[in-house]
Amino acid sequence: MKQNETLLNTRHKSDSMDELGEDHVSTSAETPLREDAFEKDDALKIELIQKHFKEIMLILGLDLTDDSLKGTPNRVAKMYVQEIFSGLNPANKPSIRLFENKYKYSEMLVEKDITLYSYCEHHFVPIIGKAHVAYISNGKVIGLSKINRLVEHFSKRPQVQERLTVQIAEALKEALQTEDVAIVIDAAHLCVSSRGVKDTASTTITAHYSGKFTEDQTKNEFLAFIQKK
Ligand SMILES: Nc1nc2c(ncn2[C@@H]2O[C@H](COP(=O)(O)OP(=O)(O)OP(=O)(O)O)[C@@H](O)[C@H]2O)c(=O)[nH]1
Ligand SMILES: [Zn+2]
Repeated sequence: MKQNETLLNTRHKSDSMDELGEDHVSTSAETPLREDAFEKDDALKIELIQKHFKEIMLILGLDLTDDSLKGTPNRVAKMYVQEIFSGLNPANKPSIRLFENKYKYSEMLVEKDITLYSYCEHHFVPIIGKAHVAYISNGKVIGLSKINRLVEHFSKRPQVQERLTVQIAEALKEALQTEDVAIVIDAAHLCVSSRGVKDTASTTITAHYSGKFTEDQTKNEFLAFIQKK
């Protein structure tokens, strides 16, 4: 299914909305970002997060003079900004070089079992799984690792799996200049397994098929490939 135009619009939240205490229902596949999301540089973000995380630890009653704990606010701040949420910043999106499909390869290419680490935006705990991605060349090809890198980039955000799936698919379509893209993500949510309902067995599967992958034969071939061990 082709994404509705409105899904692709960016929605930014401003301070005035904060003041009004308004709730906004997202109608976009974009990550909801504030207008000032990138006004602070990474160093300032780390400094501020460190300060606030220290407060959280103190409120929890932890003794921050302890050797093992005293570096934690800085470690968490650096991890958020430079590692696990670095995909919030579009400047960190991998650059993707297109090559001519000089091999005249016309079947689907499947990159399967891509390791995926993301973070649930409701609880900020990990989502761990695999992404399986396929495309059919429209005359251009990309380096295989760029598919893994795109998965990694969009995973490094607070996410819901549905949005992550669509964001990867849309980025791949844009990079490859084709609608013929498919993606399946199968992931375990630690917010489901380690807390709350504590179901350690269930996983969540999401999918996005577009272009030729909406046709049964092509879709089924992709699904058969990703089931092969
Ligand atoms: N649709 C969707 N829901 C998710 C995802 N990750 C986590 N959730 C769910 O988001 C919901 C958050 O809802 P709440 O009921 O406000 O949170 P909660 O009280 O902590 O819920 P419990 O997890 O049931 O204890 C939970 O049901 C989570 O399982 C995701 O990727 N997609
Ligand atoms: Zn969660």
